[in-house]
Amino acid sequence: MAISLKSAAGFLQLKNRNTLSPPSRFPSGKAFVSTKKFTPMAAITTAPTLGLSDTFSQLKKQGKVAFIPYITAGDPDLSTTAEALKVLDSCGSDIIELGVPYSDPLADGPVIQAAATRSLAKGTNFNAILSMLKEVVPQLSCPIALFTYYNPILKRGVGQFMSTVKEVGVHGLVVPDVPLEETEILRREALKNKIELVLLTTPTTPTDRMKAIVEASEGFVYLVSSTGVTGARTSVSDRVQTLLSEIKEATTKPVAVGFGISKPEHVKQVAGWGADGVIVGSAMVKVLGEAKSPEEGLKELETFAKSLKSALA
Ligand SMILES: O=P(O)(O)OC[C@@H](O)[C@@H](O)c1c[nH]c2ccccc12
Repeated sequence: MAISLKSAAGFLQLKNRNTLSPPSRFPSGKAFVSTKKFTPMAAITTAPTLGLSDTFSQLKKQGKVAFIPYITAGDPDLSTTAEALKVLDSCGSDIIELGVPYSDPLADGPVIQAAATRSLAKGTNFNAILSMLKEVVPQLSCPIALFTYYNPILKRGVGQFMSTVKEVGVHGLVVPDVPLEETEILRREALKNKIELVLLTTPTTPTDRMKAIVEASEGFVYLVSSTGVTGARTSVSDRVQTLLSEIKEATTKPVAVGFGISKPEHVKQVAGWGADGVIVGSAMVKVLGEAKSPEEGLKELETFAKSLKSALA
């Protein structure tokens, strides 16, 4: 069933819908204390992780492009998500997008929809994700951008949502279905909590609207590479090159490209077109969530992430 979703990005032609399942708990993991340099007199300190825009500024100084994987929290389970975040961090991810599973992921294709369904069926809920992040974020060197649909934010209350995610160390937020006209309250509360709210623009977003989106977007601008829903494509549309230059005429903010990117050659191509970051979701989710076992999935995730990261070397 195709429906069109009016979002900050304009219209995403969307199809398929998914159904709901109930929530549960996350068993707490072991505490973690990171030490920068161990000597009896040295204090135990952890260097603060940079936020999204600072991460891009650092990479720009080094002439590098950000590698940004996306995975769905709780798929195949939250303990594996905790390990996957550490694996992706150790493979050189510059930012990690962590998706909050939702029963109605309108902008997602079958792979991420299935991941959300598996995660929700395992009982993943928002509080369990927060508990996991509280323990794992201090162990990461790259920032987390939480990825959620608008409804879970509204349910919790915008201000409460923002302060809660800030508390566990989340740096950024991506909300694909918030209409530009409704981003004001989100932006205000995000700014108050020093959370960078990333907005999305698409190939069908009118130029004036694109300009308003890039103006309002914090952290980076998310350029959706193609119309439709998320999902690995055999190739990335070369329209992305034109879209990138149009956006870069309108802003000096970093632009990361997502949708369909699933191979090292795609990563290289999009980086070559001038993207400041490359986002890979469905292909990551498939490797992790559809493996024979969580251990197998983590091993394959590491191999896959390294192959994509090396395309940016
Ligand atoms: O899955 P892909 O085609 O690699 O695209 C990235 C995407 O998964 C991630 O950024 C994302 C997950 N769900 C979304 C919904 C809308 C926009 C973007 C997303």
